[in-house]
Amino acid sequence: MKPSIILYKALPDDLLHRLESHFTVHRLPDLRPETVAQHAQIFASAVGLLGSGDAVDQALLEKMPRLRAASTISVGYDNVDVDALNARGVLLMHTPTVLTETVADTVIALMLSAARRVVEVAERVRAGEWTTSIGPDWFGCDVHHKTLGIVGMGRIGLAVAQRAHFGFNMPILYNARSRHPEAESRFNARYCELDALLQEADFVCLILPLTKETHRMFGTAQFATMKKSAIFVNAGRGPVVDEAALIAALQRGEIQAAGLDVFDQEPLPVDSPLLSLPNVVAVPHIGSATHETRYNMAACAVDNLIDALRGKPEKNCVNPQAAK
Ligand SMILES: NC(=O)C1=CN([C@@H]2O[C@H](COP(=O)(O)OP(=O)(O)OC[C@H]3O[C@@H](n4cnc5c(N)ncnc54)[C@H](O)[C@@H]3O)[C@@H](O)[C@H]2O)C=CC1
Ligand SMILES: O=C(O)C(=O)CO
Repeated sequence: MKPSIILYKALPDDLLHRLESHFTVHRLPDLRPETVAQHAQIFASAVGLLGSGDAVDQALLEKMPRLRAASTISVGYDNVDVDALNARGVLLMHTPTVLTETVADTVIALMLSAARRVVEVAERVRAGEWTTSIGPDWFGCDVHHKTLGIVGMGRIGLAVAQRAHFGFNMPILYNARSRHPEAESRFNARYCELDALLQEADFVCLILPLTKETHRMFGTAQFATMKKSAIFVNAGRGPVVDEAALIAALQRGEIQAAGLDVFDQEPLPVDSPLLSLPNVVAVPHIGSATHETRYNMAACAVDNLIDALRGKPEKNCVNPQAAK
């Protein structure tokens, strides 16, 4: 009999068939406690999990005594209790690299949209306000040659730096847990302490994972340190930012504008004050959301699960030390 796994995200047919050639696949809508209670037997017997977003925590693991590998269709894994997985010898697989370039494109799109007020002026055109040649109340600010501060110089940060350096002639500052020699040699990026970066940068782009250390790393003090003309972009995770402090900084004109892909609460509640600010471009966590990249992420996650359950988690494993 094939080993049993739980799939809790829709997959393209060809990938589903690939998975079914290795496993008995139980397709469930999510990993909520109600779903687990309703399908207790399936959870009790599954050796693998494949999906994204839902919490994979201690409570779930207690219902899955046979679990050997969890494969998330994402690079971020802040929804997963990795310590709990380690304690049970469960491997965690993720999808770095395949989405890097697409997310970097999204960051550039947010920088351009916020700086050139693309969404705001397009809405004014739709509303019939373009009745004569435009004046300064339609103008934005330049992106090219402005100073970019990247907070989180990892795979995606590096791809943003490449675009900014070659495409827009932007001097680049960065902050990360460690120096990034490639960013420094290829894109002339300069490592800075966070406060120095915030004081100097015209654009501040966050591409950080959500961890205990980065949780609420950006609040009132950080926004107050930025230039009044600064444009803030967050494409990492919402809870890295104190959203109330961001809203206050935008309302008071302490920073100029924001381009946001991620939020404290997703989906973003429709009554969020962010949505009534004209200087905010808010998009629904589309960082990796192209047809090509979402397919590649799903394919990567399928292969990751097959590799992990074959005992070959050489690539894309967050916790290889958990292997028994
Ligand atoms: N908006 C979206 O759709 C997407 C968001 N993401 C987010 O972007 C994150 C980064 O992805 P990658 O670049 O692939 O990860 P990565 O692991 O290659 O890079 C992470 C960077 O953050 C830095 N970092 C971590 N903790 C830090 C701290 N306390 N202070 C300063 N720097 C710190 C690291 O030093 C590293 O430079 C993911 O973890 C995920 O949360 C990723 C993909 C899509
Ligand atoms: O991969 C991730 O971490 C995302 O946020 C979605 O692509």
